[in-house]
Amino acid sequence: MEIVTAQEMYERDQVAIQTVGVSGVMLMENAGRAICDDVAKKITTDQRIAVLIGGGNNGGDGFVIARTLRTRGFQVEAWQVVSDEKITGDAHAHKEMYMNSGFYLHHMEDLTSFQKALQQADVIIDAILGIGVRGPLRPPLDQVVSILNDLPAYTISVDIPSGVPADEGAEDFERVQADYTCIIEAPKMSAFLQSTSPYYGEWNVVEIGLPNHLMDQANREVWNVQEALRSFPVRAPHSHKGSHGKGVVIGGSYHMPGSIAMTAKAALRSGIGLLAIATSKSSIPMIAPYLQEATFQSLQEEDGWIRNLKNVDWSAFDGVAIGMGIRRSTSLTAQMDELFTHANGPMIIDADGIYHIKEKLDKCAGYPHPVILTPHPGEFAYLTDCSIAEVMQFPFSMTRNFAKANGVYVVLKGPSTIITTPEGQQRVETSGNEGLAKGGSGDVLSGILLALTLQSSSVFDALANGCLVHGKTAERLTKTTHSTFDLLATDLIDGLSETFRTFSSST
Ligand SMILES: NC(=O)C1=CN([C@@H]2O[C@H](COP(=O)(O)OP(=O)(O)OC[C@H]3O[C@@H](n4cnc5c(N)ncnc54)[C@H](O)[C@@H]3O)[C@@H](O)[C@H]2O)[C@@H](O)CC1
Ligand SMILES: [K+]
Repeated sequence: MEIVTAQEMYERDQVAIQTVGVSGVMLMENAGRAICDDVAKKITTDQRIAVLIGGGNNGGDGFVIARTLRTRGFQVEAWQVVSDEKITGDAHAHKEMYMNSGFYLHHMEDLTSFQKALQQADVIIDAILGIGVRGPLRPPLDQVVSILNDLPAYTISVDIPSGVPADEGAEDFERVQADYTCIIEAPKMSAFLQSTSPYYGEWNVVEIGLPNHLMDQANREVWNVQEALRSFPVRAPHSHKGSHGKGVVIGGSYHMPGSIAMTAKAALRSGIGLLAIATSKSSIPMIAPYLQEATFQSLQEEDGWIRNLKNVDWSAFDGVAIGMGIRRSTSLTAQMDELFTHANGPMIIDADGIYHIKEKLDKCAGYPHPVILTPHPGEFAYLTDCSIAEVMQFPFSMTRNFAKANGVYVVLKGPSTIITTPEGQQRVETSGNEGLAKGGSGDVLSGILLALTLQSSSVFDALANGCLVHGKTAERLTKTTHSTFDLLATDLIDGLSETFRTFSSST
């Protein structure tokens, strides 16, 4: 499922109208009817429904919805919240059809009586503003939205909660808080941004007949279970341990032995053929009892921290994950050259490894295998010399620009994880929950990503699937044996078994 900007959505409308010859009025009819089919699952004929209609094409959808729901036997009041001269074009044509059907149209005259009338509504359908919103809401729509948000009714937004911009970069905005949003054709970027996604409530996408095959792709899509199942690695019956990757995880210290242990265990639970742990000498006795399947490479240390990468036997591995539980010492930054000179396969760089790679970004594009960075927004802000607020505002464009400029894959972690290829293709993976907001979750993810990268023919698929396995495991565990409070990263590793059973039995 593609994710679009407002501009990309308008381009799709224009191809439907100009190339295919579907009229704007017909598209609006399609949109309104598709929304009614979807919304009918949420409403009943004994509920009082109010449709709030604004001045653009979103309001036009509102006229179609009010007419269609009335003809299907629902109790609907239509409220026009802007003056008559604001209803123009296709929206005006649908207003006429509504009126010609003999249905009554309420006009918002004053806010007090409007508010009083809406107190009776069980469901509000918000067709005030769509993707055409520009800047903060102007009066009286700001007051209309404020009244709407205080009403007890269940709120369904058409296409987008009114006032929320479609694109990234939103700062100050007033908006409808929807319980449910019925999105037209393709989710907009704002459905995945931390500052705007909460206003959508639950959401679903309806199709209105746009000719997507005639369009340039946005190269931004939502990743889901069906696509994961289609692209999940298959283990051949006659394969051997070498067929599933020989990985090394580099990190850990006397002070933080657990992080590398969790990465290693997660990689083992995710099907890697052979795994070595290269860590500080003093941490090996602490973690070895938990990892009988792994081998160890002892690294020189300084005060319990890894000092250099000299003892890594690079020739034995075809994939590396580095950075968990190391520290930000300048001597280790210099050691990153070892990695680029000797490693023989994909490298995943996480945690403090991201600090070290900042000085070495110029080496990434020339490295003959994929380089994968897995920052959270704070680490990405550090990499790009921006603020975390900027990263949260522009995550799609910032990660795309960075990945293309440096020839790397970026996995920007968050409630909506954005995975970007060096060519700028993007996938968004939204599984998981607040139970993952704990130390150790990222270490587990790195292990899963390493294992799947070494078993998959496509790195992009491996990264998207790894994020999905991680998030779906958390979702299942917090619905069954755990809560979002007590879920630990180690529980996640144990829970991988059930997730992999589900995925491998379906492929
Ligand atoms: N052919 C099309 O373009 C289709 C559009 N559709 C619907 O049309 C919507 C987009 O239509 P529009 O481009 O008309 O945009 P909107 O429906 O979002 O309305 C834009 C209008 O709102 C007003 N406005 C903008 N910012 C404002 C602010 N801050 N405060 C107060 N008023 C403000 C402007 O006067 C502008 O005319 C989509 O979200 C979707 O619901 C669907 O009907 C499908 C077909
Ligand atoms: K809306």
